[in-house]
Amino acid sequence: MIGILLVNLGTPEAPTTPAVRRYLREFLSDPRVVEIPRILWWPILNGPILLTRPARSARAYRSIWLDEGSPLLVHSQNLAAGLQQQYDSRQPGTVLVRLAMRYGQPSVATGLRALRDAGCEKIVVVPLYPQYSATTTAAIFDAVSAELRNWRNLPELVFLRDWHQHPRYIDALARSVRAHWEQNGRPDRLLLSFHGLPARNVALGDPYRAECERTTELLINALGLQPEQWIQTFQSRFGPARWLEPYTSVTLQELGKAGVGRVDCLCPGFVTDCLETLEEIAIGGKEIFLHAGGEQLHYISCLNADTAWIADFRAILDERIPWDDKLLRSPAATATLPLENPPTKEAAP
Ligand SMILES: C=CC1=C(C)c2cc3[nH]c(cc4nc(cc5[nH]c(cc1n2)c(C)c5CCC(=O)O)C(CCC(=O)O)=C4C)c(C)c3C=C
Ligand SMILES: [Fe+2]
Ligand SMILES: [Fe+2]
Repeated sequence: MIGILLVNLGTPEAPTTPAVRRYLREFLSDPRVVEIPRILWWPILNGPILLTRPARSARAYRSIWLDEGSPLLVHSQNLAAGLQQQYDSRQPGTVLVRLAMRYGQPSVATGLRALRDAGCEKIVVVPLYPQYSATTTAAIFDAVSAELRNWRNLPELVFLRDWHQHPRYIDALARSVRAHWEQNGRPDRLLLSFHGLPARNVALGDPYRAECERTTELLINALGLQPEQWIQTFQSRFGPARWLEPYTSVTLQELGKAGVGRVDCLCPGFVTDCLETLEEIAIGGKEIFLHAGGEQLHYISCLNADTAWIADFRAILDERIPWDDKLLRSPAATATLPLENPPTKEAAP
């Protein structure tokens, strides 16, 4: 059996100050995320940041929290369940899908052990980030290797590094934009907002910005947009350092001031909606744009657990999964696979 471990960032267990503090402490203690030397960073993190930010972020989480929990977790769970369902209907008993979070629960270690205990000899780890960054993708790799250090019998392992230019991903994004435009008409500008990074990370070799730009280029071509019809920006700046520019918030302000009436926002660096898309863009970004003089901001949702997108996602994974004859030994699978040469009378028992 093949195990697929989908891994997303992680999210607080509740929209409360203590739960957000626990989450931020784990997340922001990872040297992959904040590269400042520990001796300098520790007092800043445990002083001003963890004293003030949790209450503010908890308020933001409360504005988007769903009955079932944090949007990031709920959408990721639905995506995992939808993917499992598609594999089950095609090849029952051959693929087991589990969800894990890099920070918080369910942990990467728990997910890997669940796949091993269910008998998976191959494990495909799939970070839910279309574009690679050391701060996100590599941080998941670290968690996988930390867990596997404790295993004697390693599985065959595939690590899906990125899928930022996969035609099925680009097509899924383009379809979601077109569907929005069919319902609501077209905007004056399409704004593509990606999560930001410190500019220094990119200067030191993180390929994230180049991968975002490639996603943008392919999507813009698929939609057939002219240069004056779109703009790419980076959001979620954290701390005083320079991050990738242009900043989403500054751009929305400028567009509003310049008399642009309607902006549609899409976040092609996020697979599932979360605090950064729902609160920062759909609520906060809209406020900024309208205050600056804009008329309408439409937020176009992430792909989340859309059925057609899950079929695309499965096709992306299928290309990377080392399918082989071992798979076919699963009795449930052989029962449903079409036979290339139907048994002749002689061969039949
Ligand atoms: C401090 C540095 C940060 C870096 C570097 C960073 C990179 C990065 N993050 C995502 C995706 C997500 N980030 C989310 C929340 C979030 N991000 C940071 C900081 C950095 N991110 C913080 C402090 C937070 C927490 C919320 C807050 O207090 O503002 C989320 C949403 C989580 C949720 O629960 O909904 C996602 C998703 C990417 C893709 C990325 C680099 C490419
Ligand atoms: Fe982030
Ligand atoms: Fe944010």
